Amino acid sequence: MSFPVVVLISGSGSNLQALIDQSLQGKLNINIAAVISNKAQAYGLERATIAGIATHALDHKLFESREAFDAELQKLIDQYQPKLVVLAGFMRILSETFAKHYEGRMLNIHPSLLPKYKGLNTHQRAIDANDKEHGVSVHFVSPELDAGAVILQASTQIEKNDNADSLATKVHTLEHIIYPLAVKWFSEERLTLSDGAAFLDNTKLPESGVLYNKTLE
Ligand SMILES: Nc1nc2c(c(=O)[nH]1)N[C@@H](CN(C=O)c1ccc(C(=O)N[C@@H](CCC(=O)O)C(=O)O)cc1)CN2
Ligand SMILES: NCC(=O)N[C@@H]1O[C@H](COP(=O)([O-])[O-])[C@@H](O)[C@H]1O
Repeated sequence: MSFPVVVLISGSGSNLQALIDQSLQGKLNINIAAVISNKAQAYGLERATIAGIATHALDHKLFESREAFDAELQKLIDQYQPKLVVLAGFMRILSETFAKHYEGRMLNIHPSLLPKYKGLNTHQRAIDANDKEHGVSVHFVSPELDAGAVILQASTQIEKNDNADSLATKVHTLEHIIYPLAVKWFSEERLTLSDGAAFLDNTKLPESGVLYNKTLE
Protein backbone atom coordinates (compact mmCIF):
# COMPACT_ATOMS: atom_id res chain seq x y z
CA MET A 1 0.00 0.00 0.00
CA SER A 2 1.57 3.30 -1.13
CA PHE A 3 1.91 6.14 1.34
CA PRO A 4 2.91 9.17 -0.72
CA VAL A 5 4.98 11.78 1.10
CA VAL A 6 6.33 15.09 -0.18
CA VAL A 7 9.40 16.48 1.59
CA LEU A 8 10.22 20.20 1.68
CA ILE A 9 13.85 21.27 2.23
CA SER A 10 16.07 24.32 2.01
CA GLY A 11 19.53 22.91 2.69
CA SER A 12 21.72 19.88 3.26
CA GLY A 13 18.89 17.35 3.59
CA SER A 14 20.40 15.07 6.27
CA ASN A 15 16.92 14.52 7.71
CA LEU A 16 15.67 13.74 4.20
CA GLN A 17 18.54 11.26 3.89
CA ALA A 18 17.50 9.58 7.14
CA LEU A 19 14.00 9.10 5.70
CA ILE A 20 15.36 7.83 2.38
CA ASP A 21 17.72 5.38 4.13
CA GLN A 22 15.04 3.95 6.43
CA SER A 23 12.65 3.65 3.49
CA LEU A 24 15.27 1.80 1.42
CA GLN A 25 16.02 -0.48 4.40
CA GLY A 26 12.32 -1.35 4.59
CA LYS A 27 11.98 0.20 8.05
CA LEU A 28 9.67 2.94 6.80
CA ASN A 29 6.81 2.07 4.45
CA ILE A 30 6.49 5.39 2.64
CA ASN A 31 6.92 6.58 -0.93
CA ILE A 32 8.79 9.88 -1.06
CA ALA A 33 7.06 11.10 -4.22
CA ALA A 34 8.94 14.39 -4.50
CA VAL A 35 11.44 16.66 -2.79
CA ILE A 36 10.87 20.38 -3.17
CA SER A 37 13.35 23.08 -2.17
CA ASN A 38 13.02 26.86 -2.09
CA LYS A 39 16.77 26.97 -2.74
CA ALA A 40 18.04 25.57 -6.03
CA GLN A 41 21.50 24.92 -4.59
CA ALA A 42 20.22 22.80 -1.68
CA TYR A 43 22.35 19.67 -1.45
CA GLY A 44 19.22 17.79 -0.41
CA LEU A 45 18.11 17.99 -4.06
CA GLU A 46 21.25 16.04 -4.99
CA ARG A 47 20.47 13.46 -2.32
CA ALA A 48 16.97 13.05 -3.78
CA THR A 49 18.27 12.74 -7.35
CA ILE A 50 20.74 10.05 -6.29
CA ALA A 51 17.82 8.19 -4.70
CA GLY A 52 15.76 8.52 -7.90
CA ILE A 53 13.21 10.86 -6.34
CA ALA A 54 11.57 13.66 -8.34
CA THR A 55 12.89 17.09 -7.39
CA HIS A 56 11.68 20.64 -7.81
CA ALA A 57 13.37 23.95 -6.98
CA LEU A 58 10.90 26.76 -6.37
CA ASP A 59 12.78 29.96 -5.61
CA HIS A 60 10.71 32.06 -3.20
CA LYS A 61 12.60 35.18 -4.30
CA LEU A 62 10.89 34.98 -7.70
CA PHE A 63 7.46 35.58 -6.17
CA GLU A 64 5.97 38.95 -5.28
CA SER A 65 4.63 37.76 -1.94
CA ARG A 66 4.79 34.94 0.61
CA GLU A 67 1.21 34.06 -0.31
CA ALA A 68 2.01 33.86 -4.04
CA PHE A 69 4.94 31.54 -3.36
CA ASP A 70 2.82 29.40 -1.04
CA ALA A 71 0.00 29.15 -3.62
CA GLU A 72 2.42 27.87 -6.26
CA LEU A 73 4.05 25.51 -3.75
CA GLN A 74 0.62 24.11 -2.82
CA LYS A 75 -0.25 23.49 -6.48
CA LEU A 76 3.05 21.66 -6.95
CA ILE A 77 2.62 19.55 -3.82
CA ASP A 78 -0.99 18.63 -4.56
CA GLN A 79 0.01 17.15 -7.93
CA TYR A 80 1.44 14.29 -5.84
CA GLN A 81 -1.62 13.97 -3.60
CA PRO A 82 0.52 13.30 -0.51
CA LYS A 83 -0.89 11.82 2.66
CA LEU A 84 1.87 13.63 4.53
CA VAL A 85 4.01 16.72 3.94
CA VAL A 86 7.33 16.65 5.80
CA LEU A 87 9.28 19.85 6.48
CA ALA A 88 12.93 18.80 6.78
CA GLY A 89 14.94 21.95 7.27
CA PHE A 90 12.47 24.00 5.23
CA MET A 91 13.34 27.57 6.11
CA ARG A 92 10.27 29.53 5.08
CA ILE A 93 7.43 30.61 7.32
CA LEU A 94 4.24 29.29 5.71
CA SER A 95 1.14 31.44 5.35
CA GLU A 96 -2.04 30.71 7.32
CA THR A 97 -3.89 29.49 4.20
CA PHE A 98 -1.14 27.03 3.33
CA ALA A 99 -0.73 25.77 6.91
CA LYS A 100 -4.49 25.24 7.26
CA HIS A 101 -4.66 23.40 3.94
CA TYR A 102 -2.25 20.75 5.28
CA GLU A 103 -3.15 20.94 8.96
CA GLY A 104 -3.08 17.50 10.55
CA ARG A 105 -0.90 16.06 7.77
CA MET A 106 2.18 18.26 7.84
CA LEU A 107 5.10 17.72 10.25
CA ASN A 108 8.14 19.79 11.11
CA ILE A 109 11.34 19.07 12.97
CA HIS A 110 12.53 21.94 15.11
CA PRO A 111 15.97 22.11 16.76
CA SER A 112 14.88 22.96 20.30
CA LEU A 113 12.84 21.55 23.16
CA LEU A 114 9.65 23.42 22.29
CA PRO A 115 8.07 25.56 23.50
CA LYS A 116 11.53 26.93 24.18
CA TYR A 117 13.26 28.83 21.36
CA LYS A 118 10.75 29.01 18.55
CA GLY A 119 12.24 30.46 15.38
CA LEU A 120 15.88 30.56 14.41
CA ASN A 121 19.35 30.30 15.97
CA THR A 122 18.13 27.89 18.62
CA HIS A 123 21.47 26.31 19.55
CA GLN A 124 23.19 29.62 20.29
CA ARG A 125 20.14 30.82 22.24
CA ALA A 126 20.25 27.73 24.45
CA ILE A 127 23.98 28.24 25.09
CA ASP A 128 23.50 31.96 25.76
CA ALA A 129 20.76 31.10 28.27
CA ASN A 130 23.18 28.76 30.05
CA ASP A 131 20.73 25.89 29.61
CA LYS A 132 21.91 22.47 30.81
CA GLU A 133 19.95 20.55 28.19
CA HIS A 134 18.82 21.14 24.62
CA GLY A 135 17.28 19.02 21.94
CA VAL A 136 14.79 18.60 19.14
CA SER A 137 11.02 18.47 18.69
CA VAL A 138 8.82 16.94 16.02
CA HIS A 139 5.49 18.73 15.82
CA PHE A 140 2.46 19.20 13.64
CA VAL A 141 2.67 22.40 11.61
CA SER A 142 0.11 25.07 12.49
CA PRO A 143 -0.40 28.62 11.23
CA GLU A 144 1.42 29.93 14.33
CA LEU A 145 5.15 29.40 13.98
CA ASP A 146 6.57 26.36 15.83
CA ALA A 147 3.43 26.19 17.99
CA GLY A 148 1.77 23.04 16.63
CA ALA A 149 1.13 20.00 18.83
CA VAL A 150 4.43 18.41 19.84
CA ILE A 151 4.68 14.71 19.06
CA LEU A 152 8.21 13.63 19.95
CA GLN A 153 11.19 15.21 21.66
CA ALA A 154 14.74 14.08 22.27
CA SER A 155 17.30 15.77 24.50
CA THR A 156 21.02 16.04 25.00
CA GLN A 157 23.20 17.67 27.67
CA ILE A 158 24.93 20.96 26.89
CA GLU A 159 28.58 20.62 27.92
CA LYS A 160 30.80 23.50 29.00
CA ASN A 161 32.87 23.29 25.81
CA ASP A 162 29.87 23.15 23.48
CA ASN A 163 29.34 25.80 20.85
CA ALA A 164 26.48 26.18 18.35
CA ASP A 165 28.17 23.87 15.86
CA SER A 166 28.96 21.08 18.32
CA LEU A 167 25.45 21.31 19.71
CA ALA A 168 23.96 21.21 16.21
CA THR A 169 25.90 18.01 15.55
CA LYS A 170 24.50 16.39 18.69
CA VAL A 171 20.97 17.52 17.79
CA HIS A 172 21.26 16.22 14.23
CA THR A 173 22.03 12.76 15.60
CA LEU A 174 18.82 12.85 17.64
CA GLU A 175 16.82 14.22 14.70
CA HIS A 176 17.80 11.30 12.52
CA ILE A 177 16.37 8.99 15.17
CA ILE A 178 13.07 10.63 16.02
CA TYR A 179 11.93 12.06 12.68
CA PRO A 180 11.73 8.67 10.94
CA LEU A 181 9.94 7.34 14.03
CA ALA A 182 7.30 10.07 13.92
CA VAL A 183 6.82 9.60 10.16
CA LYS A 184 6.53 5.82 10.72
CA TRP A 185 3.82 6.32 13.33
CA PHE A 186 1.92 8.67 11.02
CA SER A 187 2.23 6.35 7.99
CA GLU A 188 0.89 3.48 10.09
CA GLU A 189 -2.05 5.73 10.98
CA ARG A 190 -1.23 5.49 14.67
CA LEU A 191 -0.64 9.20 15.04
CA THR A 192 -3.37 11.79 14.61
CA LEU A 193 -3.99 15.47 15.34
CA SER A 194 -7.22 16.48 16.97
CA ASP A 195 -8.09 19.97 18.16
CA GLY A 196 -4.42 20.94 18.25
CA ALA A 197 -3.37 17.99 20.41
CA ALA A 198 -1.35 15.02 19.21
CA PHE A 199 -2.64 11.49 19.78
CA LEU A 200 -0.80 8.18 19.44
CA ASP A 201 -2.97 5.10 19.26
CA ASN A 202 -5.93 7.07 20.60
CA THR A 203 -3.88 8.16 23.62
CA LYS A 204 -3.35 11.87 24.11
CA LEU A 205 0.34 12.65 24.36
CA PRO A 206 1.54 14.31 27.58
CA GLU A 207 1.27 18.10 27.66
CA SER A 208 5.04 18.30 27.22
CA GLY A 209 4.71 16.13 24.14
CA VAL A 210 7.65 14.13 25.46
CA LEU A 211 6.95 10.57 24.49
CA TYR A 212 10.37 9.39 23.47
CA ASN A 213 13.08 11.02 25.50
CA LYS A 214 16.42 9.77 24.28
CA THR A 215 19.33 11.60 25.86
CA LEU A 216 22.43 11.23 23.71
CA GLU A 217 24.71 8.62 25.26
N1 LIG B 1 3.20 28.48 9.56
C1 LIG B 1 4.31 27.79 9.86
N2 LIG B 1 5.35 27.80 9.02
C2 LIG B 1 6.49 27.10 9.34
C3 LIG B 1 6.58 26.40 10.55
C4 LIG B 1 5.46 26.39 11.43
O1 LIG B 1 5.46 25.75 12.51
N3 LIG B 1 4.34 27.09 11.05
N4 LIG B 1 7.79 25.77 10.91
C5 LIG B 1 8.95 26.31 10.17
C6 LIG B 1 10.27 25.68 10.43
N5 LIG B 1 11.07 26.61 11.24
C7 LIG B 1 11.49 26.14 12.45
O2 LIG B 1 11.37 24.94 12.78
C8 LIG B 1 11.36 27.93 10.80
C9 LIG B 1 11.75 28.15 9.49
C10 LIG B 1 12.01 29.46 9.05
C11 LIG B 1 11.92 30.54 9.92
C12 LIG B 1 12.16 31.93 9.41
O3 LIG B 1 12.28 32.87 10.19
N6 LIG B 1 12.26 32.06 8.08
C13 LIG B 1 12.44 33.37 7.41
C14 LIG B 1 13.58 33.27 6.43
C15 LIG B 1 14.83 32.72 7.10
C16 LIG B 1 15.88 32.28 6.07
O4 LIG B 1 15.58 32.34 4.86
O5 LIG B 1 16.97 31.88 6.52
C17 LIG B 1 11.16 33.75 6.65
O6 LIG B 1 10.40 32.83 6.25
O7 LIG B 1 10.98 34.95 6.42
C18 LIG B 1 11.53 30.32 11.23
C19 LIG B 1 11.27 29.02 11.69
C20 LIG B 1 8.69 26.28 8.69
N7 LIG B 1 7.53 27.09 8.46
N1 LIG C 1 13.60 26.19 12.08
C1 LIG C 1 13.81 25.08 11.19
C2 LIG C 1 15.18 24.53 11.44
O1 LIG C 1 16.09 25.20 11.89
N2 LIG C 1 15.32 23.23 11.11
C3 LIG C 1 16.58 22.58 11.27
O2 LIG C 1 17.31 22.67 10.06
C4 LIG C 1 18.21 21.57 10.02
C5 LIG C 1 18.08 20.95 8.66
O3 LIG C 1 19.10 20.02 8.51
P1 LIG C 1 19.08 19.06 7.21
O4 LIG C 1 18.85 19.97 6.02
O5 LIG C 1 20.44 18.43 7.24
O6 LIG C 1 17.95 18.09 7.42
C6 LIG C 1 17.78 20.58 11.13
O7 LIG C 1 18.67 20.67 12.23
C7 LIG C 1 16.42 21.09 11.52
O8 LIG C 1 16.12 20.87 12.90
